[in-house]
Amino acid sequence: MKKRCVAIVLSAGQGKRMGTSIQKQYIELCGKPIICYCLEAFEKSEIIDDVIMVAGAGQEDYVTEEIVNKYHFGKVRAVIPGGKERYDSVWNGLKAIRDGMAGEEAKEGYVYIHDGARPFVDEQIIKRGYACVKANRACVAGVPSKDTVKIVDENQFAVNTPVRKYVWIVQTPQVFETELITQAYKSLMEHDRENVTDDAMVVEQEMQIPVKLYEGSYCNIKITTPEDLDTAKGFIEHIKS
Ligand SMILES: Nc1ccn([C@@H]2O[C@H](COP(=O)(O)OP(=O)(O)OP(=O)(O)O)[C@@H](O)[C@H]2O)c(=O)n1
Ligand SMILES: C[C@](O)(CO)[C@H](O)COP(=O)(O)O
Repeated sequence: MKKRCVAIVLSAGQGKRMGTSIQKQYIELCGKPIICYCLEAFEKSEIIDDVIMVAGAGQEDYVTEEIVNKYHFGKVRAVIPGGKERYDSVWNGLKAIRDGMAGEEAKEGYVYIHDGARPFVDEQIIKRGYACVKANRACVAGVPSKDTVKIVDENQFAVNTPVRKYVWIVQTPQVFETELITQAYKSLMEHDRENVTDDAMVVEQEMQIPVKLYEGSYCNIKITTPEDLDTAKGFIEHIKS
């Protein structure tokens, strides 16, 4: 039987690297705010049952009115405030599920943690995530690196070169058994949290459980800096044509 799946959509970041006055996830891209693209994918998905949106603290009403109600995202069960760092926002999302905001069944299901700044998640990625989490308990979307990667020291001198076939670029959704990732984050919040940049790390560090990578997509980019907006426009025009 299919387990209940909740998507936590992260929308509480400042977008400092984008440098715009409006947070990047609310910038209009080909007619709608960037955040709407992933919400549409989850809304249409056969796999995702519920969505918890994590907005910037104080922006919950804005997100409810200008995004959720305006674009009719009926799977959104709650819009909750995020925190200072990405992991604080994820933790708030997980606590919302633990507190029953997505219903009782969701507590024993799977959670898809997704960056609201990644507009091109699609049903194929969502389905691959489901198959992978069922088999492995903890998994993350990613793609093999097309470039050689160097580890550098603080003066930017190459220290070593990982064998490229073992280097993957990690994306979201990062998909977990809800109970497992909640336990991992609970433990993280009691310890040192330096350099935590994704959810897989939390499971690796706190639970010593292997995290499997599943195939994301080279189009599943995170909108981070201004040139990403041009890339994203190009993808949308390509999809439409
Ligand atoms: N405290 C935070 C920080 C990030 N995020 C979200 O996590 C995702 C991670 O993407 P990132 O590019 O790091 O977003 P920002 O933190 O907004 O960007 P920057 O680091 O440039 O400020 C984004 O959807 C962002 O909104 C969040 O919900 N809460
Ligand atoms: C989780 C993530 O999207 C994986 O690539 C990414 O690490 C989050 O972005 P950040 O810029 O490091 O917060």
